[in-house]
Amino acid sequence: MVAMTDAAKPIAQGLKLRSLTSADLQNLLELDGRAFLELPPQDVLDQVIAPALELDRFTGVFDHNDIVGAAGIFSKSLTLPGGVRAPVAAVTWVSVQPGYTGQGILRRLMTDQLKTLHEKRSEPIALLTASESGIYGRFGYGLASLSAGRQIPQGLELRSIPQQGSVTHMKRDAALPAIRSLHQRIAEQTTGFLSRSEATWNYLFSDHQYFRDGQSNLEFVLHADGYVAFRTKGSFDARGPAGTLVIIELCAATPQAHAALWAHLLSYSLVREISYGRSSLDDPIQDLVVDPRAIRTTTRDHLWLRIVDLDRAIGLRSYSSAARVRVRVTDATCPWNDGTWELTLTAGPRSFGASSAVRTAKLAEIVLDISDLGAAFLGGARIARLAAAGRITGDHTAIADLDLAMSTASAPWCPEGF
Ligand SMILES: CC(=O)SCCNC(=O)CCNC(=O)[C@H](O)C(C)(C)COP(=O)(O)OP(=O)(O)OC[C@H]1O[C@@H](n2cnc3c(N)ncnc32)[C@H](O)[C@@H]1OP(=O)(O)O
Repeated sequence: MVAMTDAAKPIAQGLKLRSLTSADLQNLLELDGRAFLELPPQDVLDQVIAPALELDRFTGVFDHNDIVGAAGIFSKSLTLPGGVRAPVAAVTWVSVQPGYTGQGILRRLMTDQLKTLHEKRSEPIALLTASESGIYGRFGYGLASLSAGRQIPQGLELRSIPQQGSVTHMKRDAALPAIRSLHQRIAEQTTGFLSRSEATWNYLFSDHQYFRDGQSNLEFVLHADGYVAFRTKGSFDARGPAGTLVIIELCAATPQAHAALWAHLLSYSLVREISYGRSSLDDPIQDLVVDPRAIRTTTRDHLWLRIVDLDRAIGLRSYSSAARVRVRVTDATCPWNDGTWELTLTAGPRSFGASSAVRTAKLAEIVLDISDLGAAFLGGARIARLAAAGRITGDHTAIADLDLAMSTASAPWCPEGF
């Protein structure tokens, strides 16, 4: 039971931080339920949610024995430009007890988490999906990828793609192993994809009633080179059939698989609209339809990326062109990154590990914040665009060199939240 506090009282100094253990699990679940305004049923917590948590990577903030704040990490790997998969700390379950907000608990959790990653030389990159997009920039996270929500009217005409191949409906238990191996294959070629533990797969594709939101069971349709998971909901109104088909995830390794899966989805009768909440910004559906204006697209922030250790992170990805630039990096949360660095960026498929960030006493050509490098790290934000916004300043040629080196051929995409 958490005591209510006097809202005016500065409590943050008296609070203690410590790692969580399995004994804290139920209190953590309840804290999170209060902070996110929704506590799932106990069987969902026990069977679907709790198994995915790595409790030993959670830190709690305690007022005496009561947990009043927490933040955790999932140990994942992330596909970086060039196709290498690097370990990342996927930050999650950040919550502060109502009544304790506005007193610096989140700041303490974020600072402690980054310092621990640095001191233990664990993942050099942290990543999160945010409940609100205004929170994490101040801690050095940069907006690294967007997701595109699409509303697609049923029956939209597709351009013809020869030899699409066939698709098959499968039940969940039979579909999941095939989907997992397809996901693995697509992850190797898509910047922004995250590894998934067994428990994460169970959570993302749980068919518990709680996740259905009045819709059907999960449907799985597979192609040799792709899959789609979706739910449907039938309804009628004065205009006639008004059913919806909600795509949970659609991944395709080839244009044929992509077209075949879409052709299948667009063939459902009684559906008025297909809704796809978290598609890639570069999903070729917009080029596959004859009438692209019929698709309504809204974008929103998705991955926020934090470079924990600049010198350990810079060599993990490959670059589009070679560049050597001196950058003055500001980093208010992680002072070990703050200062002037010479970045030597190497291009080409076998260039992993060949790029470096080395401290220099020479004058910088470019001034930027660590969050700007985080935003550009997956190729999602262009250095030139951040400069046009006034976030990055300095020598125009150096900015153009860095812009080109960090750019990528396609937008990063992460199909899940966490
Ligand atoms: C990765 C994830 O898990 S995202 C999920 C985040 N959690 C939630 O949304 C659950 C509901 N909300 C909460 O639990 C809390 O309100 C939190 C975690 C968002 C904030 O916790 P608090 O302890 O109140 O934050 P704290 O007092 O440490 O504030 C730190 C800074 O963040 C800012 N901040 C806090 N909340 C917000 C917000 N919702 N939007 C924008 N800025 C915010 C503060 O103004 C402060 O800024 P400053 O230090 O630059 O002046």
